Amino acid sequence: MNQSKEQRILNFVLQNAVRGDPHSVVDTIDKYCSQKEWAMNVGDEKGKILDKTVQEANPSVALELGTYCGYSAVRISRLLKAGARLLTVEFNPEFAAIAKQMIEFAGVQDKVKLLEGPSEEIIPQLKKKYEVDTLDFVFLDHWKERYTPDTILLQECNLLRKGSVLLADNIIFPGAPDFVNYVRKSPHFQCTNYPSHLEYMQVEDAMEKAVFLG
Ligand SMILES: Cc1cc(-c2n[nH]c(CCNC(=O)c3cc(-c4ccc(F)cc4)cc(O)c3O)n2)ccn1
Ligand SMILES: [Mg+2]
Repeated sequence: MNQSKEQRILNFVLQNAVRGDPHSVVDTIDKYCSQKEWAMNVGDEKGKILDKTVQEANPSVALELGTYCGYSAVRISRLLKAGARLLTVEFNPEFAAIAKQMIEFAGVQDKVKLLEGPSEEIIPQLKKKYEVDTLDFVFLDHWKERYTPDTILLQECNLLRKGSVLLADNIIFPGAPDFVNYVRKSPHFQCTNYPSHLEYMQVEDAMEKAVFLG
């Protein structure tokens, strides 16, 4: 039965990247997806904004919603200090299986925990089941209509602390207008907009940073 696009991306990495080298895995995925088949990785242009935001936050515990093939999980985890960890949530079992192999090939499996299931089920389990106190950094890159309800759910579950950094992908394309309105109108968030482009395309996109004020 013919391969999925995600399987083709993984195979290209297994054959062309350097095992145990997260930078080469990230660069190889970008090479494939810019030259052969478009895919919804955050990409290198928005990836550089992600890198800077992660470095500024220097998180001990980070959460990613929307793993896909593991591109941003590898990108984030390569920047984490010793002992820090990333929890990443993927809803689609096929994507999760690809991401697991991608994370292991990159050699970051000790920093990354891949959780399978919908964000609204996983978020309420983070404290008790995954021993999270509060989250220092959250990358929202999952279903765009879940950005707002999951931001509210994170607050309801007491998973945010003064200074927790949320970074949201795709707020222009595919778009998350309700999320942008919610965080910009809320007295509990200090927001910054980062104009960019849709991964591997000349279509306008942007990222929004929202720092929780408590
Ligand atoms: C409910 C829940 C959901 C998840 C979950 N896991 N994985 C995802 C993937 C979500 N990502 C996207 O849909 C996405 C789409 C585009 C795009 C698409 C088509 C175009 F034409 C142009 C751009 C571009 C992007 O950058 C994206 O990120 N969600 C995980 C947990 N719980
Ligand atoms: Mg995205």
